[in-house]
Amino acid sequence: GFVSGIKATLISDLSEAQSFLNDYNTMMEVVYSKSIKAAWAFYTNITDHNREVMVAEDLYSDQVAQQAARNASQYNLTIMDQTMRREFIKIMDIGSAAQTDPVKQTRLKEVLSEMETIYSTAKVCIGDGECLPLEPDLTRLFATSRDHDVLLAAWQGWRDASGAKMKELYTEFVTLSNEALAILGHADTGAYWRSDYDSPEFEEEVRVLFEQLRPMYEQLHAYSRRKLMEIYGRDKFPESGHIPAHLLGNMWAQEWLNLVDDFMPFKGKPSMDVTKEMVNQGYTPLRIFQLADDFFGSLGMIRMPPEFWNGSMLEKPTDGREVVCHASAWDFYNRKDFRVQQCTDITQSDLETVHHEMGHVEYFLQYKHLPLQLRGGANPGFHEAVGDVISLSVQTPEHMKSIGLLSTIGNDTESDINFLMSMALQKIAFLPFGYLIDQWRWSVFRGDTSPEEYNDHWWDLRCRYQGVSPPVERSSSDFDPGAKYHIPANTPYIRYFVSFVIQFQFHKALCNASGYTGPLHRCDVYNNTEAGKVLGDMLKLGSSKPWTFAMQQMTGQATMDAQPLMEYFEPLLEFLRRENGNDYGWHPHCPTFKRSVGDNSAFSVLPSTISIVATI
Ligand SMILES: C[C@H](N[C@H](C(=O)O)[C@@H]1CCCN1C(=O)[C@@H](N)CC(=O)O)C(=O)N1CCC[C@H]1C(=O)O
Ligand SMILES: [Zn+2]
Repeated sequence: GFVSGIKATLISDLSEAQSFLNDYNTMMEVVYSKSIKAAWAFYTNITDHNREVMVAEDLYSDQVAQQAARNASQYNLTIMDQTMRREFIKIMDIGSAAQTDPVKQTRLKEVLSEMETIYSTAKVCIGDGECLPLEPDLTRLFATSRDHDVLLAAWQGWRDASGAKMKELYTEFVTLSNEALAILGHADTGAYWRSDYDSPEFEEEVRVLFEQLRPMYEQLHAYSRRKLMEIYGRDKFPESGHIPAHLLGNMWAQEWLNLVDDFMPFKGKPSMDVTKEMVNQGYTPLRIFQLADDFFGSLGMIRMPPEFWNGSMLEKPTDGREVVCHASAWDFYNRKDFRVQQCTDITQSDLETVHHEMGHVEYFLQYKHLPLQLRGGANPGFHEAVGDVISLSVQTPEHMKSIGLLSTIGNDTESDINFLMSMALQKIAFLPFGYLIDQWRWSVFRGDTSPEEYNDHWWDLRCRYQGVSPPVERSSSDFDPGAKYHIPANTPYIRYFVSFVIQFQFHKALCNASGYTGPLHRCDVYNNTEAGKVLGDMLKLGSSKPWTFAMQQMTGQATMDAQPLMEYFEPLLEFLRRENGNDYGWHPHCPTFKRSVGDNSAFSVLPSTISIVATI
């Protein structure tokens, strides 16, 4: 019949299919590495010329990818083994490169590169005509200032200089991106992104994980709110229980490590913030990268190659050129060039980021032998977790002492709680933020949130899940999502929420493999090659197998599981529950701003009947 007739035209010769794959890999390594080199030139020197070259190279590689996808569709997948079929499916699923209308395809790339430029060159001009970039100036200001009004000016100024300037561009991007993906049959951009997790129930799976972890976050939020009230005065906080977004030591309130000294539960113990010690010891960006490289070497894993040290940009250039300072890791897909771009500052926060970025490069190195289409994380959350797992060992007091960044390690319970607090301010604080970004974006891509609602829906999610509210009234001309790198950069975000859960599963697996039997939060796998083998063997799989296979191989179970994260922080949760008693939670809706003249508190008082204990 007609259908079997079509089947007959499919190529059912496996050796032909294999030679197609060989030719594809040889060709696409050349095409992709050329396109990525053009992107690198733009990211490390933002000029109109470099942007035009990058767009042109990207258009070309899209066309080659389209042709390869058409050729791949001639082959009969039903006779292939799972891995070969996986490769063909990935070759055909080219994402937004599917757009064949050159005007629309060019416009999509121009809109994206324009938003990246706005974000990466945005500055906040304060009083005396001085204009501050995000890195290092505004980042340092948020880390060190406890001046409410200075923080408020920087918070509002950054949003005016970045997000507010790209609302129309983002609206146009959403339409162009959804159109391109519809060509491949994807319902919308969010559906395409979620397909990386091989599960139709993925949204539900992450919602369940978030609900499991929410009580722990509520306890940390309550403790933090009380500590901040001591610093800024209760009148700066709305009756609704929210924490104003500019007071958490970070431009997006996404992690609160900079407040560790203010939040330390037991004073009189050594500070957990090693930034000062790093500066005192004359740390340089290069030395921080060498420290991370040494850890991978100690596990028997692959050290950074010469091309990494020669090609990377490890600190902000001083020759006046504009660069993308948001740190990133680069695979040039030629099995030779692997780089990091980072405007590294000498802080503990950047010590973490260096490990995070080098974790990506370690993954690149471990799977570089695989065919091009299988050089990816088992799922995107895996890629985000690698460096963070190493960092969980590096940050232990024992390891910090062994590298000379901590003088004494208290083994008493109080010091242990202090250490757990410093980890919670990075890992627990992040969870609702990691969860809500793509709740917002998925709803935008599927059309549930219109451009008029962009900003209101963003703050609804921030108030509901993060218990963080805007310190000043927002208007519909604001576009606060655009003030966070991953929105203009169009990088999915749920991968970080997944990573913050699974990295504790990985940490537990490595600690078990190393024979460690103590409490999970004090485990340091440095120098342990058994742990290195377990991690390396998982990384070598790349995306050649379903992520559940990689998870099973490494941890003995095939699912994401919040239990290791809960186990790690169990001692702190007890402390927080004792400290907080009934004083925790916030109203799910944002506080409203009173318009009446002369009232001293900018927030209205919600009807007392509404309990502020968080409602699920
Ligand atoms: C600092 C880090 N920069 C990202 C990352 O490293 O993931 C960069 C920018 C976007 C993607 N990216 C890459 O480097 C990819 N090429 C990696 C890959 O190959 O998949 C980042 O954004 N982080 C770290 C913790 C939370 C989050 C944040 O800071 O909000
Ligand atoms: Zn990452």
